[in-house]
Amino acid sequence: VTSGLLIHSKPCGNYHLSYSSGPGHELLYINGKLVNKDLFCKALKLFHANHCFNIGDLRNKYCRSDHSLDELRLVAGRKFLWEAGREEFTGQNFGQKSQANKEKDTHKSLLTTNRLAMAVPGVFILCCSLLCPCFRARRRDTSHVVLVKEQSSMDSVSSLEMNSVAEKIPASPTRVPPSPSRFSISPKLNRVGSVHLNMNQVARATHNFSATSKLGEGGFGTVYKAQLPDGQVVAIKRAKKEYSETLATEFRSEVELLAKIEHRNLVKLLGYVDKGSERILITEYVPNGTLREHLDGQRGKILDFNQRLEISIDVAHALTYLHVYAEKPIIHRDVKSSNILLTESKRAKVADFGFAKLGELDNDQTHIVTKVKGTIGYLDPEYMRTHQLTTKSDVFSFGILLLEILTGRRPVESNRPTDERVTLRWAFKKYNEENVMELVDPLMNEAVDQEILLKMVGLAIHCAAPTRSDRPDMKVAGEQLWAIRMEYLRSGRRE
Ligand SMILES: Nc1ncnc2c1ncn2[C@@H]1O[C@H](COP(=O)(O)OP(=O)(O)OP(=O)(O)O)[C@@H](O)[C@H]1O
Repeated sequence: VTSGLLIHSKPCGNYHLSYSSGPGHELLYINGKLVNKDLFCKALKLFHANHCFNIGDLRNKYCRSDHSLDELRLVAGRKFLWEAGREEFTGQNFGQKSQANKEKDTHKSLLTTNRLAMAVPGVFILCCSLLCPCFRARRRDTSHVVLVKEQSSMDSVSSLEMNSVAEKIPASPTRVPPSPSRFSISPKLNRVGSVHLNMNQVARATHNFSATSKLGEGGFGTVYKAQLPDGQVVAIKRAKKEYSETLATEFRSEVELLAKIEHRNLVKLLGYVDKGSERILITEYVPNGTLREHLDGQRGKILDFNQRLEISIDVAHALTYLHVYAEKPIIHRDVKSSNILLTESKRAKVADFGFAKLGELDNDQTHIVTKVKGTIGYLDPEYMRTHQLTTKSDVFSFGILLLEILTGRRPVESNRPTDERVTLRWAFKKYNEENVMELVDPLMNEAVDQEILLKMVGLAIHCAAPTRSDRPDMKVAGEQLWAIRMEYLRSGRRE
């Protein structure tokens, strides 16, 4: 709130609606441009058609009647809305289309006569945004108070592209999967994010998928490091050649999910190529290797306890976001140390949504029945037994990951004595004996208070409870970790 102005922002794909209200006035923006109520209402309908977020209240406020929307949907379906929107405001107000388009009649519907009157609060807003970086820092959060948007990123994708993404991303995870042809609309490139490359450009950027560009290999395929012509460094993930329906499904699943996700602890999808037998994902490059490599001592200085707590909290935040704050609940399904990438400052980003599945849990539905997927050692036993997947399966894997972070050991270590082979079982025994000091990674040459260790191991065991109803929510686990870290910092036991 600034001088009575309350500014809200709602992102949907690369479009942004903002509105501010204060005593005696209301300002409506689409991608930073002032618009009238009609256009704003149309944009709301498009957002609604795209299942961007719950805009019921906004529609009630800014659209004359919801009947019009329902009628439109009944008569012509979602496509009509897209087309109406494209014609009416996208090419005009977003300033992305040809001059001819810009001169269409709808252009007149901008509040040109009101511009001057609105310019004053507009300048005020801009000034506030420049003076208060804290407001800008929160811009990406959905439904948060915000003053500006980054015009360039908003403008980089045309309405047509957004339309095609919307067509490709089915609205509900419970619907029948679309036929493969619907996912191959663009022969060269599907423009999900901000990086748009065709196959030749991808080949050039990876030096023809050379071994020197290779970062690693996983179940999905090979990952390469690449530098784009503009200097941006990205990771390029190329699906295994033998393209199968299973791989295709996994690819689409990953694209569908990643495209919608924006969180600092989740690896960002920047673009993808889906051509012939090639399936390629272009993601943010995370420069400091995997958590597993760090725990193995392959990445220089060993992680200290504080860094381990920070990483655990980062992962908890990422999973909480997927479970609670993403457009629909998302279950990662493959939480493990080799899927946690670290930044230069050793903060964590959760990667690899290849196994992930959208989980739409409505009031009557408490779980999704699915084939068991994941990695042995991290797999929720109740999910394995019943094939019922819930967010608590990720909580189980997170519990195992916490033990891994604390002990440095893998979930299963077959070369150890029998009673130490399964890390969870070994930790449980030590915890019951109040012998938790013995659990601490010997590489982490640091004395940590027993009470703090007891709490951390206790939380890990709680998360990895055999029955899902006994496990905490990811959000609660994150809050507990946060409290443990506070206690650790207060205890002054850092060396
Ligand atoms: N965005 C990225 N930035 C930097 N390195 C990455 C990135 N994504 C993957 N890597 C590297 O590539 C390797 C392979 O990643 P990938 O996700 O394909 O497989 P994985 O997670 O090891 O295995 P799995 O398929 O079982 O999940 C990783 O271990 C990591 O070293």
